[in-house]
Amino acid sequence: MTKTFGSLTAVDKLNLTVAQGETFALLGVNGAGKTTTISMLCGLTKPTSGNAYLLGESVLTDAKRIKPQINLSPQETAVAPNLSVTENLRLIAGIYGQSAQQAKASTQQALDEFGLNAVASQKAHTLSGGMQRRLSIAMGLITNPKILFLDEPTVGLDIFARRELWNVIKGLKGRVTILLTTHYLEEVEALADRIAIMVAGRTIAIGTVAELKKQTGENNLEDAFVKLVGGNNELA
Ligand SMILES: Nc1ncnc2c1ncn2[C@@H]1O[C@H](COP(=O)(O)OP(=O)(O)OP(=O)(O)O)[C@@H](O)[C@H]1O
Repeated sequence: MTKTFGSLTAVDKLNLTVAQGETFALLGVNGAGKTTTISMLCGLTKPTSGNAYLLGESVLTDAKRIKPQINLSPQETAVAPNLSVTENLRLIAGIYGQSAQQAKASTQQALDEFGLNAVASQKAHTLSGGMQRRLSIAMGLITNPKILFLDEPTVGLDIFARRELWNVIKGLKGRVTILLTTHYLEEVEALADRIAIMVAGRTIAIGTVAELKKQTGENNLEDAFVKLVGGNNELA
């Protein structure tokens, strides 16, 4: 897929396959094209050219069939600040067509699974950043998606909140296919089965952490990343 905005190519001939149950990370600096990629895959914006298939359905022609099966925890969380934690969860369950009874049950399950019972009746804006992000991911999962998109899930969180969320995301491994975007190399190492490194819209490398280290002859991901991105300096 390619996406251009005027003369800017935000995503340039992206071509990748993500396996069912895989946690796949799009890694790149600001403006690399990660959010634009997610927006195209979620049907929020149309590719300028090309196509993508999610669960065998085209984002161009089958968006209606794809949407009930996917969910997104966006960069700016979709949490409604003046609704309580419970209300936020029920709202999303309702939007996805769950009956009142189903929504009540799935909300309770989400509160239990994500450790949100203690704050269930609190308005979302009174939660810490980490708890808001946790709620946002719970809202992404309450609809039982086959694919979950996480756009920079831990940005702005302290080390403890970040690690706690990593554990939540790790708990989903294999159960849900996850496509996440991040700037953080340690997040990739902690969570991702495979990575695509994006620079100025182009995918400059795809593989496991071990494969990228081997490809560059480096012992750690940071050095591998610097070598790969540095070798594409004319793009950045
Ligand atoms: N609606 C838009 N109109 C014009 N340009 C846009 C639009 N959306 C994104 N861009 C540009 O496309 C490029 C890729 O942006 P994108 O948000 O996808 O990058 P990103 O990798 O997600 O960055 P970040 O890490 O900062 O979120 C940037 O140069 C951005 O300014």
